[in-house]
Amino acid sequence: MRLPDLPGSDPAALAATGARVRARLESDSRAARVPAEGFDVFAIRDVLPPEERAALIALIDADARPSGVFRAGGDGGMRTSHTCRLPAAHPLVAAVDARLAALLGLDPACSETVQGQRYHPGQQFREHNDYFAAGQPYSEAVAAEGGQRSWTAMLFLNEPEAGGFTHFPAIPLAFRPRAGVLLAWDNLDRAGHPNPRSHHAGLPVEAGVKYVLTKWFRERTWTPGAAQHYRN
Ligand SMILES: O=C(O)CCC(=O)C(=O)O
Ligand SMILES: [Fe+2]
Repeated sequence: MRLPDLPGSDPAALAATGARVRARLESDSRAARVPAEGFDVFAIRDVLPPEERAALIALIDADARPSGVFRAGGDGGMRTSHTCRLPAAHPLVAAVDARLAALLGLDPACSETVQGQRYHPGQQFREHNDYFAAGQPYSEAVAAEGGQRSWTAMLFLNEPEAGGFTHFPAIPLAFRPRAGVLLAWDNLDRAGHPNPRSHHAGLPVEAGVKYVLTKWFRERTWTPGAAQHYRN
């Protein structure tokens, strides 16, 4: 069964974007394609040096607040981590933002501001999709401010002592957090439609603290506005 496209989305263009990013990562010697049927996911090592990761962790700790999700009502314990919208103008944040976009070969104007997340023991992000579903209260609003989410770039800033794996149950695949490793995946299938095989969770941290950076790329230029209303 095919999932419906977000209003105004252009699956053919999204499929072409997916192919372009794949080709780019396949030619990057630091990137490894992770075998997964019907799903494109890469692990890229040594994306940020330890001192930059430490500085980003300090920025996350300075401005962490309970994480939100796009939903009409309360989030029902969906995402119990803390989120920090990193200051986009900070020189390190701006440099990392640009580096992640360059790594995937995507236009930085299409990317949402990078987010930091912090998970303490017991905290998690339950199974969810990063693409936007059609027919939701927020669908029209997110469509108007940049369209569908294509690729996710998620960087492990540190390693908790136990737990906190990023889990793709449909594949199945589970990635142990490894400091400096970036996971990049396409939330859409090769025809540019939402891919249920991309659903994933940040499993509960069992010991220690987990820090990640997440960056979502949109179909068109991202112009944040009305949809923020749906974020809780
Ligand atoms: O923390 C993780 O492992 C997953 C994070 C995630 O799925 C997201 O930020 O969209
Ligand atoms: Fe996610």
